[in-house]
Amino acid sequence: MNTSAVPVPSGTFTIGKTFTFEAGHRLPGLPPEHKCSRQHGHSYEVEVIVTASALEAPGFVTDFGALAPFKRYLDTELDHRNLHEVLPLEPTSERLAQYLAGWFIENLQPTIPGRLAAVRVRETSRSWARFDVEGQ
Ligand SMILES: Nc1nc2c(c(=O)[nH]1)N=C([C@H](O)[C@H](O)COP(=O)(O)OP(=O)(O)OP(=O)(O)O)CN2
Ligand SMILES: [Zn+2]
Repeated sequence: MNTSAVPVPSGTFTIGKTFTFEAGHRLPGLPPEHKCSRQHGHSYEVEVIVTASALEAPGFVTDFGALAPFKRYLDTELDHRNLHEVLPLEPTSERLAQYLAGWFIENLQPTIPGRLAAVRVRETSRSWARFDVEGQ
């Protein structure tokens, strides 16, 4: 087989990297009988998804290592915290995903190639929420 004859399709490249932090929260907007209205904790997983239509040398959307400032932010500001003491929102997975997308766009995106497409927040092994960024 002549591998040089394989076509190069046009399209979009996507990468993802998953980060973790531990934190406590409650959802005071829920009725008091709902278990999640009580203070409890999660081992959160946060996946950032970055896209580009062209690659930077040597063939990256962006170096996975260039995402380290996001890990630093999670480690220093959210890890082993009560989210109500550090975030200006009711910390559902959905709102957390949107907030973290905002942090990424404001603080990290200007320094890297590629654009943030989405942030996914996982609270448990069976539950997650994703925020898809518009207009990137
Ligand atoms: N759409 C959302 N629903 C719920 C959220 C949320 O952020 N977005 N959050 C919670 C609670 O924080 C809860 O801790 C996690 O919910 P749940 O999946 O119900 O947790 P369990 O693992 O205990 O669920 P099982 O019943 O054992 O599957 C609630 N809802
Ligand atoms: Zn919870």
